[in-house]
Amino acid sequence: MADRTPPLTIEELRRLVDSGEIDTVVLAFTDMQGRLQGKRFAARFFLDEVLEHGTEGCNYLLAVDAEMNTVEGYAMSSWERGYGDFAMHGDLATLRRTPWNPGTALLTADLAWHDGSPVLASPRQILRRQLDRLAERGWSAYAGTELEFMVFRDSYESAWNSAYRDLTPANQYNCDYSVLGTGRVEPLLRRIRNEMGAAGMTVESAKGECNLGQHEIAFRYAEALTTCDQHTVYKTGAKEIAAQEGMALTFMAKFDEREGNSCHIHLSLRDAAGRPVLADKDGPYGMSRTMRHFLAGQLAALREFTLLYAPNINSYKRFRPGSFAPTAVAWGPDNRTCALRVVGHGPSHRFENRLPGGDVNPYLAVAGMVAAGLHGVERELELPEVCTGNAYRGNAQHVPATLREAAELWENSELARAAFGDEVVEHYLNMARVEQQAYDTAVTDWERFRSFERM
Ligand SMILES: NC(=O)CC[C@H](N)C(=O)O
Repeated sequence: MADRTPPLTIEELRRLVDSGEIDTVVLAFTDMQGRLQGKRFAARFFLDEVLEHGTEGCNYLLAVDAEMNTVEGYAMSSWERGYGDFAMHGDLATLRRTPWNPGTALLTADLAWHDGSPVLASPRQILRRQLDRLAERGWSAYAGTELEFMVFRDSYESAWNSAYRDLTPANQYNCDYSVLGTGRVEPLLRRIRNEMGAAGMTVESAKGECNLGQHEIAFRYAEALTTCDQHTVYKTGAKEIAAQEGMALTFMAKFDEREGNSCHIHLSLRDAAGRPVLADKDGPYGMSRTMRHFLAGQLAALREFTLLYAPNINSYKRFRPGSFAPTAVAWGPDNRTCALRVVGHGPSHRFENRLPGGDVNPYLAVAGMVAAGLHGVERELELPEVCTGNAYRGNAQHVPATLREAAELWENSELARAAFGDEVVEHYLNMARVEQQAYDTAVTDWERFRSFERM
């Protein structure tokens, strides 16, 4: 794999622990919902015991719903199986300081069963498997994830207590590219940028977005696994920093009826010599033959893999005409109305998947994009017609409109079963069913306002 130099080496950690500068080490993995789950260790104990042997966690962490309820339907984790443990083993290439938690370092973990075999349903493992398939061709994937978020001048607790009503957005107007708009939130944004930099990420910029108090911080692309690791640390850290500043920020895909929070994912490939695989200056729109097949694979698999890009009920509310979120299964050069946008010049030539929202699990989404691309390459799929106009109008296929539709497409996808295996397909199908059931049984404000007096 490409550059796996950790932001913090184990020797540096030992030194910082000896000098008392670091006293705590977090060991955490990413769960199905994309959240960091793990433990905080006394740094000395971590170095003496956990570094070599790992630690255990209840295997229900890959089988609970968003609220941590135990639910039915998971083969690998249940009351019947006794809800035992799996092991977390830190990947030393991910060791970093997290300055928003003073005296703390963080290590991202892979999951293994007691016999040492990998936990197949673990998102990081799912991505690893697809990256291994690329490596068989001598290719590695580079990815960038572009998370948008909305900031409020309320604490998380007061926002929760007021049922998320009457919150004060950090900007009370559309602040897209507004230097004043970002300036008004700069004490928070600057802390996030600088502290993510100190945690080993390469920050590029911050800009305002269209919704009230909506912003985006851009990070430099990196090898795909590294990008996903950084993404999860960044999301956690940004929320922690906001909380420390007495504010709240959300990555939820659609907070209100205005623009949602996207997480566009950019992907490119390099060969073993580090040369770009997708670019060809003489090809159509600068695309190599491989890129044409890879992109055709994205389109062919897009509807079946939408569950990986849009995992929640709320994710689907973004897909509205004229919202800058896609509705059409279409591709186009620098076309923001399409689900797939071809961007970049020369060696930076790549494509952007515009489906994912801020609630996406990046490991699953990038795994889906790699699997879809390989499908296109293996079958030498040809690209459908380019879309250079308004993809919100026209007769392209629609992206799934609901979680229910996406789950059905996923369940019946031979492609998903071939690429990820039945165990993974069933596991994430169950996750979708659990979420759908929870939603189907909930009675919402919207219904009360429509029905209470008038029906
Ligand atoms: N920068 C943009 O293109 C806006 C994206 C839009 N916020 C979305 O949810 O997709």
